Amino acid sequence: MIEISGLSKRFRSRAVLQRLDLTVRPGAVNLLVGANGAGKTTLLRIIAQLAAPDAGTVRINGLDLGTEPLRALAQLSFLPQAPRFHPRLTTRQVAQYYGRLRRREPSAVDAELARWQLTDHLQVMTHQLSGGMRQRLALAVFALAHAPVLVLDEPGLSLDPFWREQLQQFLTDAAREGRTVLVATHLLGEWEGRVDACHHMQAGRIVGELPPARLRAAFAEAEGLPLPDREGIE
Ligand SMILES: Nc1ncnc2c1ncn2[C@@H]1O[C@H](COP(=O)(O)OP(=O)(O)OP(=O)(O)O)[C@@H](O)[C@H]1O
Repeated sequence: MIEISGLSKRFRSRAVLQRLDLTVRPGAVNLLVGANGAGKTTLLRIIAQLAAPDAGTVRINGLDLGTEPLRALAQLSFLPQAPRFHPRLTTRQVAQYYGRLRRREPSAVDAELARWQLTDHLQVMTHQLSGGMRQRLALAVFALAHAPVLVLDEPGLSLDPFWREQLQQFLTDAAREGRTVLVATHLLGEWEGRVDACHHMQAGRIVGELPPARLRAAFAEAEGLPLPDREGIE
């Protein structure tokens, strides 16, 4: 569970988060949606303690990020919008490094690399991987943690349709295991009918939930946009 209360963040004169409240429940796939600049990435970076709030609290599985950061962060795995790895390390070296950091057995690292079909690319340096393969390596590292709380920022953008489907299945399975899953995304079409809750963010606040069965139309209505009228328009 993630419990956020009164979260505020300014960048100079710009109020990016404005006394934001949000509860993300376990056992469910939760989307975080909002227009460009609504503050989604800022919120997720604060949850992962990559940015500090000006006010407010974040609790991860009951642990206050402000007062018990190490214990709170041990509950969390975070996938940033643009994961980066050392360019001259190979796929295997990166995975092994994070495996050791997370105290995982080498066999668990190999299993994760196999799950994301990276076994044929183990000796490839990360700067030579395609964008989608690099994202699959990021997902392998992300999944290695076996964390109870999963937070992902636009995880599907560079993945092809097959891997987007695999990612959805992975996150759905994680939720069914009782984990907490929060995904920021613009890809509303492919999540329609496949999420449990969708939190709508506008100008630094959560303004409501959108009905999972009609995400695109409800988002367009709430944002005052033209209704989507073609298959594939996100
Ligand atoms: N480090 C920073 N310094 C100054 N302003 C920032 C910084 N990071 C974000 N912002 C501003 O905060 C606002 C929210 O940005 P954020 O990236 O959180 O939005 P977002 O909802 O994730 O947008 P997008 O959908 O485009 O990814 C934007 O106006 C952005 O310019």
